[in-house]
Amino acid sequence: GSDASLGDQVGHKIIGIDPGAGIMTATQKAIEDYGLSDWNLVEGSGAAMTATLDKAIKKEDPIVITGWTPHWMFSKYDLKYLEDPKKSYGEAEEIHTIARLGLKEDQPEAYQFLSNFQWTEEEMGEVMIAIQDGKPEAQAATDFIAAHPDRVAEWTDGITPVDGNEITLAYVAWDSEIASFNVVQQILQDKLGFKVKGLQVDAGPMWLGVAQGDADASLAAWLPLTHADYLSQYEGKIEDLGANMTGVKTGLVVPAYVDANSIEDLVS
Ligand SMILES: C[SH](C)CC(=O)O
Repeated sequence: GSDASLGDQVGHKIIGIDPGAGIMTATQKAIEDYGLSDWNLVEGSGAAMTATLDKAIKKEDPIVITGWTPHWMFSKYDLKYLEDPKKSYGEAEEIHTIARLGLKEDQPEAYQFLSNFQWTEEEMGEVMIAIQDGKPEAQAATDFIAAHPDRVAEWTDGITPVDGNEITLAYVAWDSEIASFNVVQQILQDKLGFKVKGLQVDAGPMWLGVAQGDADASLAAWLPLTHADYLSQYEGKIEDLGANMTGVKTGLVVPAYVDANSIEDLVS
């Protein structure tokens, strides 16, 4: 590559996503922790970030993005996380399901299923990649359910179906949470008799919606670090039903052809 620093090559820009996402707070902290004062974090969305990434990779241009696992981009492109020796992005993260207070009493069947639901990166990947390859979201979820009857039976074991009870699930338009929302919506509808409404909002309104009861639950709570600020803001106003996925992570990500291996390499 050229002898210009990576910072010069990318205009000292980190391509981020929606401003309310916890990864954006963590990246601001990384900028401080590593003394990247001449770098700027660009706000946008998950979709805009992957479109910018695709353009850069097609031209084999350098680029630095905020990235997370699970995400389909790791199977589509040859990417790597920059090492984070100062742990600005924390250790192993989990995606949790949170519920409004009172859900257990009002909708015990939904509460039980949402407490049971936990799946793997590979399973989520099947749905995410099908959607990325153009399959409609609901169809990708229905196909997943048809392909995994044993898992669906496990998650719904012992739960008596209801007759049209309404449930609202809040989620943020991150590819990972689009997948989990659609699978949970389809199971609640097709197997347990619920009518499920989706509330697609930013991270802040998602937490607020569950805390205020406008939404019954959400599968998009990244903890313990990524959404730590939201959890402390709404402590006692929501119920954490535990992890729906473990072993996830967030960080700075570059194409494998970029000559950097650690966030420390961004200091020009
Ligand atoms: C982008 S990760 C899916 C979650 C978050 O950063 O809030």
